[in-house]
Amino acid sequence: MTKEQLPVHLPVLDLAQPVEMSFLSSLSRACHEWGFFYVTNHGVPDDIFSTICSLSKAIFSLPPELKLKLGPDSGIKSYTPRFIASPYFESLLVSGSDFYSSAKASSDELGCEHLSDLCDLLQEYGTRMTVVAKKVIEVLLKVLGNEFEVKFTEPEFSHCHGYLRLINYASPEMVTEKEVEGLGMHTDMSCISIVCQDESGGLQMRSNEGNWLNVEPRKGYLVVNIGDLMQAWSNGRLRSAEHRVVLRRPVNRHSLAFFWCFEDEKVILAPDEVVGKGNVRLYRPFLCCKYLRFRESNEEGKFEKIAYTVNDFARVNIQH
Ligand SMILES: O=C(O)CCC(=O)C(=O)O
Ligand SMILES: [Fe+2]
Repeated sequence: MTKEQLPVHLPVLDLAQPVEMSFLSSLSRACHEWGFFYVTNHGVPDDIFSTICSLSKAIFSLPPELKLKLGPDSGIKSYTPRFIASPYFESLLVSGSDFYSSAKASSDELGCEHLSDLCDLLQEYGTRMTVVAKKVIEVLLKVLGNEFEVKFTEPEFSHCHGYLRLINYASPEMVTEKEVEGLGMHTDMSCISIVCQDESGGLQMRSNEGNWLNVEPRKGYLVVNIGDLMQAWSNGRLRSAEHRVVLRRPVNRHSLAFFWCFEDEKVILAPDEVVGKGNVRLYRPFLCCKYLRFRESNEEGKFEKIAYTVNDFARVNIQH
């Protein structure tokens, strides 16, 4: 497997414009090949991400033993400390749709009652992301053709829910190699994920040939990647991309990821029309929460090397 860095031009979905047919075909190619694209005119104010990151320092800079009150072994379970995903990665989970209350429960537990501005902003960010995610899902259904956005948005996607993960990557102290892995290769368990990374960059997607390509941060743009649930629901027509985060410079990196997921009790099964006449159904039907549990049980303690995806869980006739 080679690891060269190549520039790649991902399409940009402009949410303020009607979607043109010519754009749909380039989006379709990107979703099939990469599972990544950008979105712009998304309605999320430019400075909200940086303000959330700077306010969240009040939490991430607390002593480790205090942060452990939030998990992973406490009742709240919103905090992932370092040395689970990687030596650099720590994160705080904020559940929707009441993002405010979820964030407030964590900050109160830590004795940071003064962080109500952060909680307000997370509520605003989560609410706006929810709107973006719904629009993006409609566009993805359009990509699949046959007016599926009219047919399937409501019956299949109306009970989706979102959650946020605020991530703080510690600065690699002594970078002797060119780069270090801040978050190892994985696929997301979501339908789609929408990521905002700071200007230090480092998010990378993996090509089918095993090359790592940078997904550069671009001002005013959010990054969308397709997750495992959408890959299964679309019978593999939309690719859940393998991705990772590398830390290149001795800086503290921040990102904010929004995950849009099916409800726990949903049975995920690609509709016959999505599979298409004459095509093989690639995934057996499965209960969403069972897949999430499968991933969690396999990831425990070894998040840095995530070997399991929905292909291991539900793909029929796996070809090696
Ligand atoms: O930090 C990032 O840019 C991406 C994080 C990510 O891939 C994840 O949390 O699943
Ligand atoms: Fe991810």
